[in-house]
Amino acid sequence: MTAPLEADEAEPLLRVHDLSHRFPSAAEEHWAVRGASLVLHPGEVVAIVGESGSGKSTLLNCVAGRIAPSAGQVQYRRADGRWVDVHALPERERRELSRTEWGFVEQHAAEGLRMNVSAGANVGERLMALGRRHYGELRATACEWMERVELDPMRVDDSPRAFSGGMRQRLQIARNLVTRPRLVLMDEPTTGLDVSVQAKLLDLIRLLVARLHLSALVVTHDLGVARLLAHRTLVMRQGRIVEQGLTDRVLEDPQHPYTQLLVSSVVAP
Ligand SMILES: Nc1ncnc2c1ncn2[C@@H]1O[C@H](COP(=O)(O)OP(=O)(O)OP(=O)(O)O)[C@@H](O)[C@H]1O
Repeated sequence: MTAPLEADEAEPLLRVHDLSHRFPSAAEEHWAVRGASLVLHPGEVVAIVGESGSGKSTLLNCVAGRIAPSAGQVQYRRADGRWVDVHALPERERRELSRTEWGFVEQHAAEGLRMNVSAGANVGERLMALGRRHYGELRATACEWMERVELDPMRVDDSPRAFSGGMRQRLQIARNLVTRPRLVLMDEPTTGLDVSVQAKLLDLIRLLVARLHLSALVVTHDLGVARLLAHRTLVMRQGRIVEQGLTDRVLEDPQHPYTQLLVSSVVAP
């Protein structure tokens, strides 16, 4: 029997309600996201899967407050327990949330890092935004986080330009997690890396997410990533969520014909 949930665990951290988005340049009938609803609980990892163009990144960017949806709501429960409507927040407050309680891991690490400052400064910067000023402490924390993501802390003064793709992604993860966010949004965090680098990075993400009890939404076109990281999986097709459930159930016993096709195209010889 599973232990009863604490009150805080039972209440979701994030609620997306009937969200739709059509880009202004798109044809009238072309919705990037249509009627998407989801909830995310504390400590839960949810994958959003689907083929290219199915609306995964648009949905994630709407959740992150980066794209104002054409319709629908994104509600987030702040650390102080207050529910906020992400798109009704003043820009300043939304930016503060994304620097403190949220993290966003970009597919291309160069977009999530500052490439012209050192690795250590990339990690320390988010702490400075929270008011930490002591240089020695910032540097020590940056080194500690580099170690946690299995980067050599001796390279704290190196530019991320001197890092490989996998190392940059680890640094981006350290930069995001150093402020102990409650919610982490990831857009294809391992895509484009060598298979062996991907596998190690996925292990690291899985370990950190569990250890820090993070809630995460992970966009991926790779069902293997969903299988490894996510408790639940949502399947998107042409902007709509066509199926959602526990990851094992969705992948082992897909109900929607599109999910069946996705799963069979992965397992087919
Ligand atoms: N900035 C934009 N302007 C106009 N249309 C866009 C824009 N960004 C995405 N779209 C369109 O919205 C739809 C959903 O795209 P989105 O990038 O969300 O899909 P995705 O599932 O994340 O795909 P991929 O895995 O290729 O990134 C697609 O038809 C895409 O062409």
